[in-house]
Amino acid sequence: MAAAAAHMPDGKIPVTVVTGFLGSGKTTLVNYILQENHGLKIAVIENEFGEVGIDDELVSTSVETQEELFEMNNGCVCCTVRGDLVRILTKLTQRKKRLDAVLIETTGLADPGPVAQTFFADEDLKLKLRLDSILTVVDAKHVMLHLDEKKPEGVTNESLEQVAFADRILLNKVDLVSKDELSGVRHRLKRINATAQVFETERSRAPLDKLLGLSAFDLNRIVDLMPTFLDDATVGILADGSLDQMKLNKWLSNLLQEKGNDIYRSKGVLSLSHSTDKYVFQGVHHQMTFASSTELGKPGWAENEKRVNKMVFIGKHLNRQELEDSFKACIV
Ligand SMILES: Nc1nc2c(ncn2[C@@H]2O[C@H](COP(=O)(O)OP(=O)(O)OP(=O)(O)O)[C@@H](O)[C@H]2O)c(=O)[nH]1
Repeated sequence: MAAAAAHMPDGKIPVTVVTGFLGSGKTTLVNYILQENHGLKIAVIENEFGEVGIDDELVSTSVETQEELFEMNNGCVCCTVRGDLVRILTKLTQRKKRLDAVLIETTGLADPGPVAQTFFADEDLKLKLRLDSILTVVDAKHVMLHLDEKKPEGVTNESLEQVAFADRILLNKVDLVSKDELSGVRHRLKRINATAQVFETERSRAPLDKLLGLSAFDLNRIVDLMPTFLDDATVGILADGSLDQMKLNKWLSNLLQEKGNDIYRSKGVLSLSHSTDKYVFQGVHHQMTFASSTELGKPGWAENEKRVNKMVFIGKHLNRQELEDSFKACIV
């Protein structure tokens, strides 16, 4: 097969987000892509439990992450993934050997929005990676069942979102349905998403040059679907020195009290002026916890180690400058 995803003129590495309901054929697709003889260096980020049989000969990198599920007040489970995703993608872009493409396989229940947002929210990643397309795998036999499922108020129907967000749809497992059933599913998909190109497949086998490196992602369409898409952001702060514990506590509790609805997730590794411990801060909306390196059984600050504080906020309507200035005001 000819190389499907050559580098784009902008020099950015194309990223394909593979989504689809549990059991629809995502892993089958990823394995098929990795085993095809296309000569491309593709990194796969697995975002779920379970194994992918990856052939090391063909694949230069495989990064397996396990999604940490956090039960949050609003049921949002994506925020931690975003933090981890940023970390893994940053690592991938720092590799000496250049990658031709990145595939992210999301969990069957994940709404693809937050994963896609990562490529617009993080300033560094934005320069190196380009969201190429959202590829949704649909199980022709069972998709109607999932699309029809009534959810409690306020709970999204992930199948519906996955179809709505897709740039490409693999209508998979066509071997399990009749012609009539297939045409019914096609109509239904078209009603939800009129623009996505649909490929009928068995075992997720669609032509690769129709799947990778296409610049199919259409930001305007997604912003229409989800007006807050570009509001979300990640703010990372690095500050030398040590913090005054009283000031820090006051700052954090005020911040999370006032902005906790907008700050989905916060994390930090901090240096406090009265201690040689490193302090790990974890926040989820309004809730926060601190743990010292002693409590975690980890080393504290070494005698000649430079004291540096790191904070990360993931959320929406975040004012980077304001967060940075008020954080730095807590340094002694
Ligand atoms: N009959 C049939 N079975 C298929 C087809 N594609 C995949 N399968 C099977 O469906 C099952 C689920 O496929 P996976 O690729 O693991 O699905 P997945 O979306 O990764 O599933 P999760 O990891 O649970 O989200 C496996 O047993 C596959 O062999 C197809 O086109 N036809």
